Amino acid sequence: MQLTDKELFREAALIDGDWIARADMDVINPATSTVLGTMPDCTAAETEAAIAAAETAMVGWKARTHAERADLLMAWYDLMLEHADDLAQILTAEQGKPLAEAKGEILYGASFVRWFAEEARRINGHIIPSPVKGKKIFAMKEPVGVCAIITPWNFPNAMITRKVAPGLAAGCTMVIKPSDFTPYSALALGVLAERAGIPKGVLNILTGRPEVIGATLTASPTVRKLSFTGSTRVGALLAEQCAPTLKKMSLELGGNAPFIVFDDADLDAAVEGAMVSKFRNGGQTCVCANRILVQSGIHDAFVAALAAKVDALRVGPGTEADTTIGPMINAAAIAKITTHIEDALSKGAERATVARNLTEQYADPVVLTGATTEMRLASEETFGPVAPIFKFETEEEALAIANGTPFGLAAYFYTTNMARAFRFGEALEVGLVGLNTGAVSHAEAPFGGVKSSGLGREGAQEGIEEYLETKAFHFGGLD
Ligand SMILES: NC(=O)C1=CN([C@@H]2O[C@H](COP(=O)(O)OP(=O)(O)OC[C@H]3O[C@@H](n4cnc5c(N)ncnc54)[C@H](O)[C@@H]3O)[C@@H](O)[C@H]2O)C=CC1
Ligand SMILES: O=C(O)[C@H](O)CS(=O)(=O)O
Repeated sequence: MQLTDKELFREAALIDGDWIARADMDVINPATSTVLGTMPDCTAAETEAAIAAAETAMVGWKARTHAERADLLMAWYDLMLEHADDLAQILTAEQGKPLAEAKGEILYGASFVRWFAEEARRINGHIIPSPVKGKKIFAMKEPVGVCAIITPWNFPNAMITRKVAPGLAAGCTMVIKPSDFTPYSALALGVLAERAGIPKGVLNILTGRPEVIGATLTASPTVRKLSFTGSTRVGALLAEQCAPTLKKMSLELGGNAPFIVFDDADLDAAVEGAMVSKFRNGGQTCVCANRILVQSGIHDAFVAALAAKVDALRVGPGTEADTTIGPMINAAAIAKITTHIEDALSKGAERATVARNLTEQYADPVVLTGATTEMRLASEETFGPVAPIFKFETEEEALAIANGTPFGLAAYFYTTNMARAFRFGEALEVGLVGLNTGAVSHAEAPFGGVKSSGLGREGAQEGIEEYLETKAFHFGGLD
């Protein structure tokens, strides 16, 4: 890394304004499989100290006016933009995505901070007409309290700001646990939060073994809210651990997005949308197209056009300017992707793209034809650059396949038939629908899933409600 501001690369946890540096655990650069840096393995006691710091800081932070919190969030936002290139380098070094994508994530992550700085000033309650004389009733919005934030490795900047920004805007304080694979983006945001003037203890960041930190956060009665993004497996485990203390929860979990192309689709738009939805972050996003369903009339033309685009992808280190597909996060991810491809080929699928000879850190972007619902990649999230094509005949058949999994995060479909657009879009059992677009992620729109893809929404006006409680204040004796 060639950072302009080397202070942004912190190998230390942040507790109550103190940076605690201990080289307990290594962090690996996924492009080289070499050690990028170290981080402390925070203990249960240190987790309790962070919770206590957040509880103490909550008193002053909650007492700030909404306008003061908005101004501090905007100061944080301005620093993110000022240091965007350094933040992008840190992100690519620890997560692997191409620098251009990393820069895009920094701007996407910052957009949540700006959005919720603006929303901070609109956290209004409302006055309710009393049904009885001599009473006034107020519905008041209050911060939920100390929040535990646990985030994944695939968007190590934006998944922090998408949770922390609404929480800070609402007047909450935070204990953040980033993924142990990608701690440095979160820690750099901690440095900038200090510089923005966000008081010590408001935002605490713990690194280390997730089970230890997670168990302490979920068991603590002081922690009133858990916001988690990651796998459905871990999300369900955390929800179980939170049950005894009945925390408010936001869970953004796994997906298995169908991408459906009807005969009447604009072919070029559908191919472009499939490239955006499938290969963003090397296919390592929860809203990536995991299954591509193509109606028989357009199937061959679509496969040929998509295969040509995939063959043109450039696989390599995210630091190289012409790279479009970076390394996968680790060997376990590569193993899962390989298993899915081999399983599909063993059950009749065929490669429509040219196989690349790659080193161990990289997955070969591939288009597979002849995919069926019998294959593992139909029911499991691949989380890699694999585009399986399922051919279908009727709209009813496509809908049954699309809705035929326990997940319900995102779905995409391409048609120029407007009656079908509403009929099919409303029948999809998901939280996010892309009609003639492969992109569904903007701070302005509610993000989240149904069924096993999670609970709650992030971004938009809905996102701040996740960090607020409503108090009904009955003011009597007025007659
Ligand atoms: N719905 C959404 O917005 C997103 C969903 N995901 C899903 O997450 C998976 C990939 O991301 P990963 O980071 O590998 O998921 P993961 O669930 O393994 O890890 C997510 C976070 O949970 C932590 N964690 C793991 N075990 C824990 C435990 N026992 N206690 C406390 N914390 C624990 C990890 O350290 C990390 O910070 C995929 O299934 C993907 O679909 C990922 C990103 C976004
Ligand atoms: O972690 C993810 O996959 C994100 O939620 C996807 S997005 O919001 O960046 O599209």
